[in-house]
Amino acid sequence: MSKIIVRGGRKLAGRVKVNGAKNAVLPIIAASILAAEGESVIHDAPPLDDVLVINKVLESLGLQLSYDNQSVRVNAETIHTCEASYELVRKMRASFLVMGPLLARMGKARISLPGGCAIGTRPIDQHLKGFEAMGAEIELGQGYIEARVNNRLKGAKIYLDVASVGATENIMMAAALAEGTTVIENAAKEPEIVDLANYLNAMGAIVRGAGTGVIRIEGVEKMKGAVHTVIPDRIEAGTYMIAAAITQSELYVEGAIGDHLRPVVSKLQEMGVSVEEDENGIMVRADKPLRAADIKTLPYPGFPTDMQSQMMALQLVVDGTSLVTETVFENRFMHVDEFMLMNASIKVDGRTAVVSGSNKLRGAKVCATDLRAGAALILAALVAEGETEITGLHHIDRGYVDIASALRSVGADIYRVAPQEEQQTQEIGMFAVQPTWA
Ligand SMILES: CC(=O)N[C@H]1[C@@H](OP(=O)(O)OP(=O)(O)OC[C@H]2O[C@@H](n3ccc(=O)[nH]c3=O)[C@H](O)[C@@H]2O)O[C@H](CO)[C@@H](O)[C@@H]1O
Ligand SMILES: C=C(OP(=O)(O)O)C(=O)O
Repeated sequence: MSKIIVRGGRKLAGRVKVNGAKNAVLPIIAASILAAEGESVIHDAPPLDDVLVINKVLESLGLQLSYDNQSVRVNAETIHTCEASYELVRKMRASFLVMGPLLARMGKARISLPGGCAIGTRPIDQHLKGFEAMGAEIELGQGYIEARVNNRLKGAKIYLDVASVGATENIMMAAALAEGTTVIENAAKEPEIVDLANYLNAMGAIVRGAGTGVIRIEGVEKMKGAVHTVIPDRIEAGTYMIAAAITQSELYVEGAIGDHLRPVVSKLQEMGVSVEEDENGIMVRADKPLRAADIKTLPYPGFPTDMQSQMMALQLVVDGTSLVTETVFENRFMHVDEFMLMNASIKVDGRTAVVSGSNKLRGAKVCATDLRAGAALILAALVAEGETEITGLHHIDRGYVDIASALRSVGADIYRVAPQEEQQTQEIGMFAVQPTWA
C-alpha cells in the first residue's frame, strides 16, 4: 500500500504552480464526442487518474485518442459503441458526462449507473429530467441507464431543482446538437461551466449565459474539433493557499485566479491571512496568529464544498471555535474521524461541525476517505507534531498532481512511499529512497 509520510513543523516558502482543473477537463474531454469532424486538442489536461479514466471511457467507445505532455488529442469521427461499462463508470462518477454528448450525436447511449460515493448518494435525476424534456426515452435496468431518441433531441426549457454542476454540463452538451433552443434555468454557475461553454462554442455550438443562472443553447447541426486550454484548478490552488496559512508561511500560488476563489480568499482574509492577487497568481502570507471563522458550503459563488475539509484543517489550529455547515453533500464529514486521530476536537451535529481551534495536532496513522479529505489530512500533518502516515492515496491521485513533490519543493517534510519501497524499508530497516528529513 502506498502512503504519504509527513513530519510536521516546517515553514514553507517559494512558489507552487497550479495545474489544469480536473473538474473542467473531464466534461471538456467528454464534449469532444460531439465533433463529427476534425481533431480536438485539449491543453493543460493534468496528469491525474481521473483524466486517464475519462480517456479510457472515450477509447472504449471507439474514439481515437492520445495523451502526451499534458495535451489530449481526440478524433471522434468514428464511434463504435454507445455503451460505457460499469468497470469504468464505477471508477469515476464524471464518466456519466458522456451520456449527453452520445445521445445528441448518436441518438442513443447506455451508461452504467454511477452509484453513490463516500460523500453522498449523488443522484442523477436532474440529468435524466433534462434529457427527457428534450425528447429522450429513458430506461433503467440491470444497473444501466439507456437513453434513446428518434432523430434529434429537441430544445426545451429545463428548470433544475438543484443547481447541479454535472446536470448543467450534461444538458448543455446534449443541447448543443439538439433541434431548436434549450434554456437551462437554475443552472450551475461554476467557472468549469464557463470553460465548457467556451470549448463548445469553439467547436461550433451556440451557448450563451454560462456563468449565470440561465443558459441558452441554440442547437446546431454539426460540430467540429477545436483547440482549447483548460482553466487552472481553483481547488488545487485553494489547497496550496491553505498550506501557506496553516504553516504560517509565504507561498506564491502561480496560476491561481482570484475571481474563481473569491469565497476562499475572503475567508482567509477574515482569519487574518494576507492575500495579494496579481495577473499571474496569488501571494499568500500568514505571519501572525489567525482567528476562527465560520463557513457554509454552497454552489458557486458560495464557499466550495471541495474546499470544506481543507478549511477545517486550518480551523483546527486557529484561535477560537468555528462552525462548518455542509449544505451540498449529505455525508461530507468523514475526515472528522481521521482528524480526531490527530488529536483534533470536533463535534458533528447533522450538517454542522463545531471545530475547536488551538488544537495541538499530533501525527498519527490516518486514511484519506475521499479526495479532498486526503488533501486536508496532508495540510493538518504539515503542522502536527511528529510523523503522520496517510493511506488511501488512490483518492488523492484522482485530483492532485503529485502533491507530495509539490509541497516538498517549497520546504515541507513530506514523502511518498510506494509499496515495494515500503517492503525494502522493512527488509533493510531504512527508507529505500532517502526521505528529506533523513
Ligand atoms: C467532476 C466534477 O465536476 N465534480 C464536482 C461536481 O460534482 P457533481 O456534478 O456530481 O455535483 P452536483 O453539482 O451535481 O451535486 C450537487 C448536489 O446536487 C445533488 N444532485 C445532483 C444531480 C442530480 O441529478 N440530482 C441531485 O440531487 C447532489 O446529490 C448534490 O447534493 O460538483 C460538486 C459540487 O460543487 C463538486 O463537489 C464536485 O467536485
Ligand atoms: C467530489 C469531487 O469530485 P467528483 O465529483 O469527481 O467525485 C472533488 O473533486 O472533490
